[in-house]
Amino acid sequence: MVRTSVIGCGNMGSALVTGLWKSGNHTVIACDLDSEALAAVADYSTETTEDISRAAEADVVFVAVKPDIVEAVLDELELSADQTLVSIAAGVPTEFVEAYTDADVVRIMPNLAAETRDMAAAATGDLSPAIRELLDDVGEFAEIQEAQMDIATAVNGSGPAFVFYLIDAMTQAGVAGGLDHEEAETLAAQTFKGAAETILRDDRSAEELIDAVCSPNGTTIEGMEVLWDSDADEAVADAVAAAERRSKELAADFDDA
Ligand SMILES: NC(=O)C1=CN([C@@H]2O[C@H](COP(=O)(O)OP(=O)(O)OC[C@H]3O[C@@H](n4cnc5c(N)ncnc54)[C@H](OP(=O)(O)O)[C@@H]3O)[C@@H](O)[C@H]2O)C=CC1
Ligand SMILES: O=C(O)[C@@H]1CCC=N1
Repeated sequence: MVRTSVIGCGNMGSALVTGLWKSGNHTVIACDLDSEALAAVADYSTETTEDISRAAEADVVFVAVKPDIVEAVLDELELSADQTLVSIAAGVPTEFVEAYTDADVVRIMPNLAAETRDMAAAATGDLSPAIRELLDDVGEFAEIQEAQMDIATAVNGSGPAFVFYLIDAMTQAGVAGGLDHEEAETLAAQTFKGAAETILRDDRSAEELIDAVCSPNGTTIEGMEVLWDSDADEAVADAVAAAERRSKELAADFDDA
């Protein structure tokens, strides 16, 4: 068992606590100042605490507070060279974190699907075998350069929100066509899940897979022609670019720090 802790058990921290716990390979100390946040993860943690020094006893310590709180947490956190600090905050450079700790520092951009162990994470830094195994325990990860963190933040960190939006758009269209909301949401969400599994496991490109769904003279080609004639791809690209831009703005706050 790897002794892990998560400082900050809000939306992202609680997803990490839950996923790590469900993997069965970790003990998890959940740390937050908010007792309601701790109560919400009590069933998925070995211990809940408001005391950061308890969280500092783990081998792998996640700092999962908002970017503007990271410095205050680092000030309090005392770790040694045989520990690993995993920073998940958007825009916070590895170098900034390293200046505050003796621990090895790994920066990752996780996403909310850690909760179901389907996380897509981008990771940068010197990843030990233990950290690689930990990331595998809660999903898939890609190793990237620190300079690529802003675009990864937009694609896989913010990405679930963009996908929820698209699933909801498909659901609303189904409801408008006469399905009830629950049926439509199940069909839309499972379709995203199945399509995602297919593109991950299949050697064919997105274009080839679209072609596989489009039966000659069938239904799909009619819908695809609407999408190809629309600016839907540009809207997605603009959303990613806006999130990337914000990540760079957050990072700029640490330039002189
Ligand atoms: N949400 C997401 O999908 C993703 C978030 N991230 C990153 O994760 C981090 C957290 O984001 P998110 O989960 O959305 O934010 P939340 O506000 O939901 O969670 C942060 C939690 O940290 C708690 N907290 C604040 N100060 C302390 C402290 N000193 N010690 C312990 N806990 C504290 C907060 O309590 P209180 O509310 O009482 O202040 C809150 O429960 C951010 O840096 C973000 O960039 C990365 C990828 C995805
Ligand atoms: O919106 C945010 O700032 C965080 C980082 C990526 C996802 N959520």
